Amino acid sequence: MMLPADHPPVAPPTIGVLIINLGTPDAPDAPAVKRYLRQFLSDPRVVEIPQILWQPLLRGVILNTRPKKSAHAYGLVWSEEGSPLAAITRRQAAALQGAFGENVIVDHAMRYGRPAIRDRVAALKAAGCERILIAPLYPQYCAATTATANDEAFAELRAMRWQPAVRTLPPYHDDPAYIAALASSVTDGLAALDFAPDVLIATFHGMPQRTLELGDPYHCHCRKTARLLGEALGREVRVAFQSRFGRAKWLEPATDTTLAALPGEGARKVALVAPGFSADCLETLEEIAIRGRETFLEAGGSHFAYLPCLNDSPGGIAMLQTLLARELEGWLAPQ
Ligand SMILES: C=CC1=C(C)c2cc3[nH]c(cc4nc(cc5[nH]c(cc1n2)c(C)c5CCC(=O)O)C(CCC(=O)O)=C4C)c(C)c3C=C
Ligand SMILES: [Fe+2]
Ligand SMILES: [Fe+2]
Repeated sequence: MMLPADHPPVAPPTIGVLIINLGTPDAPDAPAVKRYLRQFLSDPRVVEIPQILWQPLLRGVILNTRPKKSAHAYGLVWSEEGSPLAAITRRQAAALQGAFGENVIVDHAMRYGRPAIRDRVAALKAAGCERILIAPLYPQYCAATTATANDEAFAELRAMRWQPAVRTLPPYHDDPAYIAALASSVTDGLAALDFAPDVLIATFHGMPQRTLELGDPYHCHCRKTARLLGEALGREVRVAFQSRFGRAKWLEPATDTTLAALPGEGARKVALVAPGFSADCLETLEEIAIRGRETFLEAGGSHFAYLPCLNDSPGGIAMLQTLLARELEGWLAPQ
């Protein structure tokens, strides 16, 4: 049926974009880190050991030892704005607000800690969003990161009688916009150094080797990102995996053992980039930029540089805008 000519214009639907990252403690102290780790490490998508076996070890040992050590590490990178991961994710959402038109609300959430995914999905619905794009900001898909973020959003939708329509951001490990943003950021970062690195390492968060054997594409996604980045830069990019947790075998080579071995192989100048992290965090700022540097210099290295993540840099935000706008296609078109 045609609308009569004098019918008032139909308002475009309100749309929500929820960018999501992993999450972080509320404070750099042992009680806050304990709360955060209890939630994080109780996620069966993260630790794939039957809960009946895992929970006694988690509650009896890990949560009584790790929080103090991790709180100290958080203290080394904490800023006036709080945890770097929280501050950068907040700034990313603020920078994207308004980028897709007045009817699109951009919000952010964390899988563990706050702001909670379930609360923000409910808030977007309460704000009138009829459509929501769930956007876990992990370039490489991993069930322990991407899938669990989506699960949590869907858990909130499950409780709704009248659900909004939903889309999820696919992995973007090989997206030309992401590779170009990375290459440009690395090129600028290298040009600003006062030395030319012998080796450039792309360090990715690790995961258990078993996860790869069970079919998770994360390892392949990481390797493809590094290959495409190397092609874009016209130089070799070595891959390594960091942040090993627990006693099981994790993806190799490990970043720390690679850094310790390089000087002995004649590579005394190194630069690292962490393409799997959309925001700098404990794992990049403390584990790599502080401890990684110490490991490398103690092993005989002479020059070390850690190149920051894309964060809320103009190039990083433009890349996110491109990816998100693509997923909003059709939703943004005039109704
Ligand atoms: C970017 C991808 C990530 C994957 C894959 C991942 C897997 C994974 N992580 C752990 C255990 C820990 N990770 C921790 C911190 C942490 N992990 C990621 C990202 C990925 N993790 C980020 C962005 C952060 C930083 C959070 C911050 O607050 O800055 C920690 C907590 C810190 C600590 O105590 O060391 C743990 C523990 C496992 C077991 C896992 C695999 C499946
Ligand atoms: Fe992690
Ligand atoms: Fe770590």
